[in-house]
Amino acid sequence: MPLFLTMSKQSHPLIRLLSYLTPFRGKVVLASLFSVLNKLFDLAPPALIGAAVDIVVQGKNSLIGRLGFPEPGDQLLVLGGVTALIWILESFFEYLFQVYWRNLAQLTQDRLRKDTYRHVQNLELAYFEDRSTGGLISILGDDVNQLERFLDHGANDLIQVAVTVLVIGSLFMVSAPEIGWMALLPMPFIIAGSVWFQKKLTPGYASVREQAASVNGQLVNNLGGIATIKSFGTEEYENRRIAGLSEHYRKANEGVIKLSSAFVPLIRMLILSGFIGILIFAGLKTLRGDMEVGLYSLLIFVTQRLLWPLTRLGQTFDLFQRAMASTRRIMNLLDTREHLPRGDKPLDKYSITGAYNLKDVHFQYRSGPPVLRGLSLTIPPGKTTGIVGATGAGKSSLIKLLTRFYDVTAGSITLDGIDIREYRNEDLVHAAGLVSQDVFLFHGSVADNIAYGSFQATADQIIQVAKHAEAHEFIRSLPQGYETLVGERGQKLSGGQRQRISIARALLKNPPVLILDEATSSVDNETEAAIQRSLLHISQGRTTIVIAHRLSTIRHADQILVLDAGTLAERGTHQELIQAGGIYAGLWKVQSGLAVQ
Ligand SMILES: Nc1ncnc2c1ncn2[C@@H]1O[C@H](COP(=O)(O)OP(=O)(O)OP(=O)(O)O)[C@@H](O)[C@H]1O
Repeated sequence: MPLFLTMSKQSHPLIRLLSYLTPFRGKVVLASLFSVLNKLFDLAPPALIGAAVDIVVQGKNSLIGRLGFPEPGDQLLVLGGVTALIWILESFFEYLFQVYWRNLAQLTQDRLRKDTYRHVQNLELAYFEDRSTGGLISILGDDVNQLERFLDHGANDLIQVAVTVLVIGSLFMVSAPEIGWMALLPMPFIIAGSVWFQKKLTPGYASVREQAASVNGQLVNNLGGIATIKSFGTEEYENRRIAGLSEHYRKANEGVIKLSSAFVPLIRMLILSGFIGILIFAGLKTLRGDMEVGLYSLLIFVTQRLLWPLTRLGQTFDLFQRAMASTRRIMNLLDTREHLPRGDKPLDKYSITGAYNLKDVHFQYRSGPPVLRGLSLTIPPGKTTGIVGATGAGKSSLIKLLTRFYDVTAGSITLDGIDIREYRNEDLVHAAGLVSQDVFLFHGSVADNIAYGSFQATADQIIQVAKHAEAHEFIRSLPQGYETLVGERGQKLSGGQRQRISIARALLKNPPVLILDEATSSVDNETEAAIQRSLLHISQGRTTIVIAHRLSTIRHADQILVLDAGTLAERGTHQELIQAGGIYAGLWKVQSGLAVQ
């Protein structure tokens, strides 16, 4: 189980983010070591400048001179060699820490992205119906990517600032304790200021991320519905809608930009006070002859080196705040616990008969009135059951209950005598093949789409099911046959072609239960006849449930159930229902042209 799941939901997002780094502990230690080493070598140049001044001012008495190089010319050569070595090592460790931290950022991001996607994918369908796809995409995409920017630089910056403060602070305290405190004085104020800014920025960045998600949501929606926009000529309306959301996003950023941009200039003022203090007081001391010129120049440079990186703390905190706003959103998503209780009873798809029994089933969605009210019915195994009823009667909802996309609100549904809630979810999925109203094809070839979910299928098996679904002929006539790309959502194919590919896909699964929800809703008579022919063939020996508005599709079903406002109004064969003269008979008259509409 990923570590974050065991952590308290109240944990700071940073702690939870760090938990993603735990598997890479070794790499984190090395990366930190490289950051420290790079900083140590990076802090050396002021000492080298101090040594150079020392050589030219003190000559034979310089520090390097006392180390056994009496000639100032030799001393300069030694200093040159040491300088070259230090710079080479600094560059080398810079390369290493960059590589390590940036790869760690990628590893963390990669793990977080995969975990979040896996988690989201397991949430129940109802969750997605209440949310915008764009909002989720913005969390899985933007928010996860946002972390990279912080992890690339943030950790290294914090380590290097700490090393700087420690090394230079110690240097001051050892070499000039009476003025060293001046350089250190601004630090508590800088840290307090950073914390204050951080608090102020938190709500701002949270709102920025929310607005970003709204814009994304609308963009995804609009691009998905581009054909509708064009056909209704609503381009201007949509331009205004996107412009409005984009404006909100810009405004949310505006406040944050004002605040975060003020940080560095304010910190600089604090730094200035420390710098001027050292400049004047250490200068006076040097003039009095109480301090070496070399040490004075070293202290001036070093003060600069001590305080200047602190301005970067502003950027680091800024990145940190953005990253935390994103982390909170990701963690909220990971904390979502919306899935149906999982059953653990195995269900062998090769041994089930496919008999469904509904007992006093009530169902309603989270929002809205009851959809099914006390539905009791039997779907016999190995037979074809047609389900008809007015639009909104609850037919598709019934299918969603049979496939356990949702659970009943009350009552029970059994499959082969056992409540479907007891079965393992994945077994239930394998037991039923669903051809739904909205066929979804993935970008890829026709063959890929038929084999979706049955990835081991051979080319022969794919062709075989395509023949059964009456799809083989049209697929062969496509430019690249089975290898033709279908376009995003299968938009390069007609509605009827998509339907038949979807039937072939369900058949390849070879499920004991086949459910077709309005499989003939968007096809012409010829295609309907083709689908019907294939239905006769493929329904042999398996429980087949067919929802149809066109009664001709289910005319030959073994039983027909007529739903009316969430209840079972009629039940029988086509002949029986015609003779009964009820709802079905009325619909049949209208559809077969026997009655005036
Ligand atoms: N996800 C949902 N959330 C809330 N209400 C829903 C949801 N899906 C469907 N409904 C409502 O449930 C009722 C039954 O819908 P359902 O799709 O089951 O009807 P149907 O008989 O299949 O209709 P159609 O023949 O038009 O497909 C409708 O009133 C519909 O508005």
